[in-house]
Amino acid sequence: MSRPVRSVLYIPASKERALEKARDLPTDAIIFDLEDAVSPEEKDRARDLLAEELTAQDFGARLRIVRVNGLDTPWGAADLAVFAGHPGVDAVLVPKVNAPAVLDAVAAVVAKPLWAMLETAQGCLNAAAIAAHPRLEGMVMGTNDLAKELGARFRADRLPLIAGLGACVLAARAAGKVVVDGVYNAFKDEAGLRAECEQGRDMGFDGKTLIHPAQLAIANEVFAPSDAEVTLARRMIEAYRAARAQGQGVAVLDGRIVENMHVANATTILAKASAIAALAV
Ligand SMILES: CC(C)(COP(=O)(O)OP(=O)(O)OC[C@H]1O[C@@H](n2cnc3c(N)ncnc32)[C@H](O)[C@@H]1OP(=O)(O)O)[C@@H](O)C(=O)NCCC(=O)NCCSC(=O)C[C@H](O)C(=O)O
Ligand SMILES: [Mg+2]
Repeated sequence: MSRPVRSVLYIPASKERALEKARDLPTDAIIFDLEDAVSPEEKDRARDLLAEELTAQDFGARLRIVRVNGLDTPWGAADLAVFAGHPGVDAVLVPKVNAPAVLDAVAAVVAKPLWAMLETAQGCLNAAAIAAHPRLEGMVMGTNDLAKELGARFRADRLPLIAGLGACVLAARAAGKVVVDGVYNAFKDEAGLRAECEQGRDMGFDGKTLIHPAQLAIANEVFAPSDAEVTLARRMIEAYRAARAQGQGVAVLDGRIVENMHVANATTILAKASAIAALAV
């Protein structure tokens, strides 16, 4: 199991105070943003500030991802020149990836693992080819840009976005890549955030991107296996073992069948719980 990414916090690279706070926040990963959270006037200063912070600060076990500007913008090439080999960066996140060719262009100058923003109609339609890119490790949904491009309305059930979200989860799973859900904009609305995290978790996402520290606790809780799920996973594995010892291929637990794929799922749940517990030590 790859490292947990229950919570993935965006931090605008132009905000000193937010960058400073990040070292102590309980987030599994950080996206240091040079793209949409930074105004054109601030782009150059933000790039320099981030390069310094990533050199000077220790972000502990948190995965350090830098979201660069696209290569089709005035800032993309300079961003890549600074962060392509920066020792404080674990991965480079490429915005608005429409096709694998966008990743090819970045891969030509960056030796680090790549992540891709899926946030256009074309990107969602090409999700399988993008997910299969050999240098790609993770995918991030950009639900604000996607809604804008679709002309879709924001709804609590996200019905207009479900086709795109589902296509990207399918693509990520088919290619064995990490996939993280989009942000919830109303950062003071805890009930709304929880509902959207639960929906994303139930669809198969590994975690949620966040915009404010107040959103961390809910994402960390929702995307972690609950105590009840861990207990059930152990019991399923045990029941299946006992059935197999008696020559049976199927166990019955609490009135439900347990077969080999349920055991594989239970094993994944236990591995995820262990990986999360290891972060806490
Ligand atoms: C949304 C915000 C502008 C709110 O900022 P602010 O008014 O400063 O909030 P608070 O006063 O409540 O902040 C309290 C303290 O927390 C720190 N803080 C705030 N946000 C962050 C953060 N993201 N990371 C770390 N620390 C943060 C403040 O500095 C305060 O600290 P203290 O002084 O000690 O009290 C702001 O939260 C913000 O800018 N959020 C990030 C916005 C962003 O990154 N947007 C771009 C990504 S979303 C996107 O583009 C997704 C995708 O591409 C798509 O298309 O959907
Ligand atoms: Mg976007």
